[in-house]
Amino acid sequence: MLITLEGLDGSGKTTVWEALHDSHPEATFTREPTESWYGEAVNRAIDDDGADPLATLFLFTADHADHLSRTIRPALENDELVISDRYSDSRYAYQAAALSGSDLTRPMEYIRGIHSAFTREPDKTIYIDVDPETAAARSGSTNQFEDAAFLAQVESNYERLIDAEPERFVRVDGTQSPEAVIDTVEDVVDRLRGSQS
Ligand SMILES: Nc1ncnc2c1ncn2[C@@H]1O[C@H](COP(=O)(O)OP(=O)(O)OP(=O)(O)O)[C@@H](O)[C@H]1O
Ligand SMILES: Cc1cn([C@H]2C[C@H](O)[C@@H](COP(=O)(O)O)O2)c(=O)[nH]c1=O
Repeated sequence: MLITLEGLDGSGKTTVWEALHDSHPEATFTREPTESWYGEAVNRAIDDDGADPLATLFLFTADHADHLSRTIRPALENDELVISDRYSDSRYAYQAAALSGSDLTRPMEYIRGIHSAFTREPDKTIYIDVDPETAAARSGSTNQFEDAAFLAQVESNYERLIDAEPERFVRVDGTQSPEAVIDTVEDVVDRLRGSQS
């Protein structure tokens, strides 16, 4: 089973993902951007305010392809629980926002189209919900994406994704205390595991 954690920068995904290591030591934990050289290239683009947004999309997508073939598919074939901190929805939400003023008329549909031929959809996606102002303040605005106005566009893209596939997403209130968010997510993961056996 593939469970992904999604949300704005600073929503608390990594805090939850780290806590899940203790409650679910049997799982395979992974993330995007990855730690491969593709992920290193992605991180260079994130840190370059002048990076071309279409080039950045393709770097993220290359990292995703490698992530799928090297980590995600082998673990799923081995019947493991896989928990990923960010995955394809991050591209649909962030790069669609980054490309909103470009020549692409429907950036989200374009990005989904690129992925559809090769990706593997998550079984469930836990969306940690915080408002863009909280997200920007918590993340410290250290890169081009961590800006409240940009994150407002990303948030509305996530809402489109949730509206399109409400059965795949579980929304968790990320403005609760870290302990409450972790407890809520652990309950969700336990329920999903229980419903599988
Ligand atoms: N529920 C919470 N309430 C208040 N602060 C939180 C909460 N969860 C996490 N934080 C704090 O917010 C900051 C960002 O948390 P975290 O790194 O987990 O977010 P993230 O969603 O993984 O961010 P990014 O996508 O930018 O990596 C950290 O300083 C963390 O301690
Ligand atoms: C996977 C992915 C990530 N991003 C953005 C979101 C963040 O600002 C950075 C790095 O992610 P992290 O969780 O803070 O480590 O990259 C993106 O724009 N598109 C993506 O596909």
